[in-house]
Amino acid sequence: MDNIVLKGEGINFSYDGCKVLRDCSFMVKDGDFAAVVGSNGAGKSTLLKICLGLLKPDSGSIWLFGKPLDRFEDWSKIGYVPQRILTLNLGFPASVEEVVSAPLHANKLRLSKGEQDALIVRSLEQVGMAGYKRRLIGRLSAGQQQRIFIAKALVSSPKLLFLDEPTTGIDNETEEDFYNLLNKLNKEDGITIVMVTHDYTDIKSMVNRVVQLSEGSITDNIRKSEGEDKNDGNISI
Ligand SMILES: Nc1ncnc2c1ncn2[C@@H]1O[C@H](COP(=O)(O)OP(=O)(O)OP(=O)(O)O)[C@@H](O)[C@H]1O
Repeated sequence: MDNIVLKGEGINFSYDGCKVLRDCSFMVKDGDFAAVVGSNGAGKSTLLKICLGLLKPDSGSIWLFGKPLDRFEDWSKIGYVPQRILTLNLGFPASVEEVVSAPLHANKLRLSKGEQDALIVRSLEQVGMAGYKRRLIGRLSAGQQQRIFIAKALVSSPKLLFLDEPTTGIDNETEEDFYNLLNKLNKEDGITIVMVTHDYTDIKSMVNRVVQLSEGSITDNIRKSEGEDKNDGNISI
C-alpha cells in the first residue's frame, strides 16, 4: 500500500457535457515506468491533466503519494512535460536557463542563487545538455528543446514524472537516445515515470506497467512483474 505514488478511483470527466472518461480506476507504484496507451481521442492527455489537477473530474478521486489531490501540496515532487504541438521558433527570447529554472520560482522553494544554479546545472547534466545553459531555446533543434523541457521537469528533483507524448516531432535516432535517457532516469535515478505514448512497441522493454484506455475507459492496468502480468487496476486498496 505504501508504495503507491498515484491512484485514481472512479474518474468521470466530460468536456461541455461530452463524456470523455468513464469510471477510470488505476494505480502506479513507486519505481514504475508506466505507459498510458490508447488510440487518438481515447482520453490519455485528459487523464494526465486530471492527475495533475489541471482539469477537475465530474466525479472520482486522485491520490498523489497517498494524499487526496486537493490536499496535496508538495508539487516539487512532480514533474510534467506537456504535449508539444510546435517547436519554438528561432525568435523565442528565453534562454535555456530561464526555461529550466521556472519551476523553482513557481514552487517557491526559497533557494539561494547558488543552490538554484546547482540544480539547473544538475538537471541539464541529467539530460546531456550541460553546455547549453546560456543558449536561446528557440535556436535549438526539436530534440534538444525536448531535452531542455525534461530538464525543466527535473529541476525540482521530482519523484514522479509525467510526460505526454514526448517524442512528437523528434526523428527516430534522437527518439532512441531520448528513450534511453528516460530509462536511465527511471532505473538509475529511481524516478517513477508515467508517459502517454503511441510508440508502445518501441519502449515495451523498459515499461513495466501499462494503463490502457479505450474510448474513455481503462481496459487494463497491468504491471509486468517477475515475468508475470498482474492486473491491479480496479481493485480497492
Ligand atoms: N479542451 C477540449 N474541449 C473539448 N473537447 C476536448 C478538449 N480536449 C480534448 N477534447 C476531446 O476529448 C477527447 C479526448 O481527448 P484527449 O486529448 O484526452 O485524447 P488523447 O487520447 O490524448 O488523444 P491523442 O492521442 O490524439 O493525443 C477527444 O475526443 C477530444 O476531441
